[in-house]
Amino acid sequence: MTNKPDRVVLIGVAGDSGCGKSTFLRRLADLFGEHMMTVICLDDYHSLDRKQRKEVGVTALNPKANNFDLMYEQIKALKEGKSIEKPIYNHETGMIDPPETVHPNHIVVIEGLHPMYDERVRSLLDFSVYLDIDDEVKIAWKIQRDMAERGHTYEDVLAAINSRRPDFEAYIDPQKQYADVVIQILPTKLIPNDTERKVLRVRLVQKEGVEGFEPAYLFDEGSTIDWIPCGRKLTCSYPGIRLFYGPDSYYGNPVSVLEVDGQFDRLDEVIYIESHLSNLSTKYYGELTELLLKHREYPGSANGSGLFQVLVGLKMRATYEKLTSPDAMLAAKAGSN
Ligand SMILES: Nc1ncnc2c1ncn2[C@@H]1O[C@H](COP(=O)(O)OP(=O)(O)OP(=O)(O)O)[C@@H](O)[C@H]1O
Ligand SMILES: O=C(CO)[C@H](O)[C@H](O)COP(=O)(O)O
Repeated sequence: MTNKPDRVVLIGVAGDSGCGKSTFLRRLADLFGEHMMTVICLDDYHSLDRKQRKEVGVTALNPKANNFDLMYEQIKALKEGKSIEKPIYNHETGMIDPPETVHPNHIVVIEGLHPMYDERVRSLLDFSVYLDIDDEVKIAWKIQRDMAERGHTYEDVLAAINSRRPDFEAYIDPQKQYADVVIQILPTKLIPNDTERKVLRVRLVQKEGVEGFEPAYLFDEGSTIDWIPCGRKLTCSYPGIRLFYGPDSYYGNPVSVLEVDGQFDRLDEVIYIESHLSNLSTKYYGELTELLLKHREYPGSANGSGLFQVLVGLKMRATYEKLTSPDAMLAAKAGSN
């Protein structure tokens, strides 16, 4: 059992299967410490098991296959500091197993397909991220993983992605409008007609005006900047690296966007880029690069996806520290009296 927190901070991590959620969560555990954080996989709220979904003809992405009432009640209870009896969806058998007890913790992360789908659950979130992987990249990653590790054929993988697409577009993708930050992973623009999908263009879309969240910026807040950092301080082999920063609009909301296109040759040199970024929520100079270097073996460490996953983790830590500061706790107590 974890030590009882005075304030449970709730974080949402949304994305399709195979979009890098596990990698992101491992990075978060580094920042918070495993004992401080409890992760709830929202697949556990599937109300129809695999066989039933087949009979009814719905995918797991469809709200009809999920129990949002129970999800809301249980996440709310955890936020209020109460333990829950959470169901378990067993991915090996495709069945729903007997429930397990989950106690509240300092940080509760809800991750999966629908953390921001239900308005009631969404309103409980203190910070949220949506991992938005371009279709072409998603196919490349899934093919690489499912063929190498799960024995699927190329045709199986493609058929699985295609069969999920309508429900993905209807129920999963729209959630990105509600996220505080979106990490978009796109094909590179540095290699004309690239089909390998090894080099990626990664964009961090940061919502403006979110209380307690200060978007990170490059050089000069609010400006538009195009930067090629390759040269004396950053080793770049073909096709190089390009950074972009600027304001934009996303689902009608003002956002600021940071973008990294290309691959880092030497991870230790990311410190050069870090030193030109501001509002990183680091505790000391070089912390972002240090965190990246700590797990250079994680997928995406050598490109913008690793960099932005670490940066979003730092923003989540800043949110946690703000919400649990003595002042915030006093204000919350006064508000509830
Ligand atoms: N940033 C990245 N760069 C390159 N490949 C990546 C990246 N993130 C994830 N991948 C690839 O995608 C695969 C799935 O990643 P991960 O297990 O983190 O996703 P997930 O969303 O947790 O998946 P699932 O829900 O299916 O368990 C990895 O094995 C890796 O091949
Ligand atoms: O999108 C998914 C989230 O992980 C899974 O496909 C969903 O949970 C159903 O699982 P399974 O395919 O094991 O029955």
